[in-house]
Amino acid sequence: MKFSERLHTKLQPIWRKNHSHPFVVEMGKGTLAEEKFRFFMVQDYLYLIEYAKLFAIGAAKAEDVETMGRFASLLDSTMNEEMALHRQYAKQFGITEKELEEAEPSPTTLAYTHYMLHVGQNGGLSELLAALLPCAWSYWEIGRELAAVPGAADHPLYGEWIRMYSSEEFAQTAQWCIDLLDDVTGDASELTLQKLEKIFLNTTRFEYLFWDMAYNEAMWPMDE
Ligand SMILES: Cc1ncc(CN)c(N)n1
Repeated sequence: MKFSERLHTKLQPIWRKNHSHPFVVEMGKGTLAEEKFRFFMVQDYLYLIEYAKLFAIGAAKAEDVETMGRFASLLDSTMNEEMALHRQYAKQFGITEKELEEAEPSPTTLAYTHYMLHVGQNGGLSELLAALLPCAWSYWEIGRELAAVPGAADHPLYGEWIRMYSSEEFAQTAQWCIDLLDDVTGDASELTLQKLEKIFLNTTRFEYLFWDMAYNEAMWPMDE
């Protein structure tokens, strides 16, 4: 069994909870409160600034030129395509790019991005991929599931988001990360696979926390 299949099977219970989080479900139904989506967009922009750095680290850790080039193009598409979607939504919400970049990260955004970057900087390529994969893979799956909801992809606010994450281009990104993780773990020991599983589990859990943080618009409770 490929390592990605093992991960996907084993973590289905959490994966399902992520996909059935009210934020995701309400986006599909078009009933999600606009302020929650606005909050998500700003935090997700801050998240993506840090997430994109993982691709730069991946390029530095790549062992061949083709993989290095692929990481470089993922860095480019995250910054200039995925984040362009956020900049476009921000404009619609009357938020300038400067305000977007200078927004305050929530505790969950800080914890998630710092964990991923810690793993990416201190581990090898397989640790880095295990950390970033739930991000690419779960959004791809969520995008596809929401696109299958009648009318969801045409929603005036959430349709654009659904179309981006259910696109063929985004699917290719996720698939490339899955294939590379399978490749680099081909002859890994059971002990190594268990360590990687833990990293994948942690960022899968962070994905849930991120939806929850956005749904509750949760910043620092002691500041309120
Ligand atoms: C929190 C989070 N996770 C995943 C993705 C998809 N790149 C995202 N934009 N934001």
